[in-house]
Amino acid sequence: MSFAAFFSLYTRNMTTSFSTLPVVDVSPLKQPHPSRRDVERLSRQLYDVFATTGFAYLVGLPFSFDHDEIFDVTKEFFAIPLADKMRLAKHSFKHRNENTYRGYFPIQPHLASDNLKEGFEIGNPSIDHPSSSSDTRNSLKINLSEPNIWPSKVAFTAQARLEEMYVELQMFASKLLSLLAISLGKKADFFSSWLENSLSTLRLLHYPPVPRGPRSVSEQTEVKLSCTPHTDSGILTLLHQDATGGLEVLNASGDWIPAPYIPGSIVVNIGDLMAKVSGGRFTATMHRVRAPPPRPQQSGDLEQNFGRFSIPFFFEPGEDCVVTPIDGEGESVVYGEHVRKKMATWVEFQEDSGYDTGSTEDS
Ligand SMILES: O=C(O)CCC(=O)C(=O)O
Ligand SMILES: [Fe+2]
Repeated sequence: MSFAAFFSLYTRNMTTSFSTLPVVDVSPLKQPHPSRRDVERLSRQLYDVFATTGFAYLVGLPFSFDHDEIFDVTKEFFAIPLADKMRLAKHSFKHRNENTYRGYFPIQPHLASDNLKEGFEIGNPSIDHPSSSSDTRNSLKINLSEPNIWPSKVAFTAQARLEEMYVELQMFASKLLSLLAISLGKKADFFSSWLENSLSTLRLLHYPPVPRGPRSVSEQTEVKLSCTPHTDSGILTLLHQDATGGLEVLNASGDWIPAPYIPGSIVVNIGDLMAKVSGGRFTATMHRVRAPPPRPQQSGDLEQNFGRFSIPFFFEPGEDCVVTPIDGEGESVVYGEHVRKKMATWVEFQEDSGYDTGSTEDS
């Protein structure tokens, strides 16, 4: 399909041509029992942003950790030598490893030069992993409900803290989901059953700087990406990003709107599933990430340029959860099936990536 045809399909449900992303102050959610007035106001505000931009900045966050702490943890992980990170690699990158869904994925320059990123993914640290259905899951190759895999406590000292961050992000996302239920005219707990054995993923991401060689005229105007345009699959995504910049969000006019870091904020966006459940009231907005520039942007900046770090938290239902649009119109989907279909398009889940034969293979 041409980009024009694809774009016209994509924008059909999109209502506005925004030029900046709205900012929503969620500080009332720091209270265990926010006032009714605050709940109503926040649910209206969230409805408005998710029905228009599909993306917003959230400030006034209720977490026990701040921006610096979550990025320190992330940088500690990526500083682990590649050979040790490869011991945590998913099966498709290291065939002798059993983990298929959780763990590390390396940069894959041989697969796609516009998706240059390495990542480490964890799921619910205290999930009750069902062993009875593992046969079925093994036959489907990717085990969505597998346990987490970790570096040694010597190589990575922040496992417990990262697990706490996961739990806090899940709790916060659950509060947002209650507000969305209210905004759709439902009771606050309308979607609660989705969260049984939730597959939510906390993903640490590192995009290295991309070298730009001598460039032809067309290359100078070409946009270099490190994450290709996509929508997220789940309910919603909470994104911590550093100050490198590069995230861009597509508006209804076809313009890519930059979404740089605002101090103290995270970014929230609606995923495919929530857009579908809302009967198209909410929009899952296309986004992409520009490749980090090869040199520090400010002259005289002697700090080493590591590229971009970001930490999306993908808030997702359980694998077996049957999700039905609230209007009763449109088909129900089993979340695990929805995610497996979508996975076929993710570079980090391409089978036989060729990595297992590379020089990074440990012995
Ligand atoms: O790194 C970012 O800012 C965005 C990452 C993203 O969109 C994703 O992993 O789905
Ligand atoms: Fe995304």
